[in-house]
Amino acid sequence: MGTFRIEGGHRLSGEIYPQGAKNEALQILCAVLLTDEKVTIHNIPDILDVNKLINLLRNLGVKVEKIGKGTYTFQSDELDMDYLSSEQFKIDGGGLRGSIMIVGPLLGRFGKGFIPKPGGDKIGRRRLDTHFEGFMKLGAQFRYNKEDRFYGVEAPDGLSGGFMLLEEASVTGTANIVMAAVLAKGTTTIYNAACEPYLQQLCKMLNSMGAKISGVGSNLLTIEGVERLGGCEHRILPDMVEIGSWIGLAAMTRSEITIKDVNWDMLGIIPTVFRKLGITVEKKGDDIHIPAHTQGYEVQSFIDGSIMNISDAPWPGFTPDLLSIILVIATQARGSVLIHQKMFESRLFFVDKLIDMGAKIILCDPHRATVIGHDFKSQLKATTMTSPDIRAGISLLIAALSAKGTSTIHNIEQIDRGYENIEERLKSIGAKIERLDS
Ligand SMILES: CC(=O)N[C@H]1[C@@H](OP(=O)(O)OP(=O)(O)OC[C@H]2O[C@@H](n3ccc(=O)[nH]c3=O)[C@H](O)[C@@H]2O)O[C@H](CO)[C@@H](O)[C@@H]1O
Ligand SMILES: C=C(OP(=O)(O)O)C(=O)O
Repeated sequence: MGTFRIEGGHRLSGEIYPQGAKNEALQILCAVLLTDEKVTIHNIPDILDVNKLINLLRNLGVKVEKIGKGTYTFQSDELDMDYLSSEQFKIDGGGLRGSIMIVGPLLGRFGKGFIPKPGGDKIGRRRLDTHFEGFMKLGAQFRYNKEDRFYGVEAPDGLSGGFMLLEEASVTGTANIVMAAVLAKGTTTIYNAACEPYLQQLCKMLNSMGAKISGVGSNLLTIEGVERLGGCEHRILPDMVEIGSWIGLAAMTRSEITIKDVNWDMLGIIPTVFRKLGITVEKKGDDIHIPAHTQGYEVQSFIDGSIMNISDAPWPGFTPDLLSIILVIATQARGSVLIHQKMFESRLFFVDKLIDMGAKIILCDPHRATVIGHDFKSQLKATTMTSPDIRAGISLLIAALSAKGTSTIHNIEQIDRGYENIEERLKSIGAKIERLDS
């Protein structure tokens, strides 16, 4: 178990470049399975989850070549389908959430796809019904081995398009179904599709490979199946969750930070939500500039004067992956705010660590927490903590950087899942952070 030691209370300053988006990369990497031609991908983040998926693809027989920082080529022309019934596959596939998205492309191209119960954050129930119901609507047969917790879909005669209304706008579920449907016979219509920038990017990539997807960016996708897909070149967007994390870091440490090349047009409602906490988010070209909040920041209230409530929702709503960060920066705001995590039931439990540090938070139930901000009149106090999940981990790291004294965070592999070379990048803007050998 890795550990960070953090000396808090220092102002940071400078520029930080966001890495490529983790959750886009996981979709895009799975899409390389859809063609036997070479696919080149740029801006792949060097993070644990992505490296695990690249390793899985390699074990499946994909030819992987790193040709520069963040740039790889992939060629899936000689896959080893026996790997899918190996013990190694159970380990590789169970190691991250994103591995679930190999099923759609394998089903679409080879008529069968398998996956052990995928890993990822333990943040509540994470069911896969949407994925498999979608595959079944395309004509696949589904089986689930309860003992091994192993999922399988098969369509020996190929897939056929049709209409489907998803029960929920699942991000990885939509990506999986789209990747199966691009090679199905006829037209597939997916209503209540997720439409995150990750999905938009995936559809853009698939169209550049020869797929025929329309409605990209909306919740109604129409996919005309094609016989085969070819190679392409694709660049991954900057990570919007990382960008939000740096906005939170700047506010909480009252530092002046510029986040470079953020691709502002794809950030959706994210800047607006930070502004609701009173944080100044300035657009400078394609950069975000956060000035030093020397006078603190004040939570806005609704028009009718009622208490601010920040909650998550499927895109274009506010991503649940940034709510933990919103919660931590609210602990130093002027005013109170209700944080409502609607999607996941175990993502707010990390507040006990913040309470230990002196934050005023009432955990109302697993989904809701009321935060009464300190307005910097009282600094959080350093402590020792363990990172329960990726976004709680980064939130605790932000809290530690703002706190008085030296904190210790264990289980930082959770942070390494999604943040590239984080201590070096934080040191370059003045943070006092050290990785201790495990
Ligand atoms: C690898 C990856 O890309 N992971 C992301 C992906 O996970 P993932 O694709 O696994 O998440 P889903 O979109 O399937 O669902 C997330 C949760 O929200 C619930 N739900 C979802 C849609 C809906 O309309 N109503 C609803 O209640 C689901 O029941 C589930 O508990 O999307 C999540 C939601 O943005 C993010 O937190 C994860 O970081
Ligand atoms: C929950 C997340 O990741 P995963 O779905 O991979 O567990 C996340 O990125 O915040």
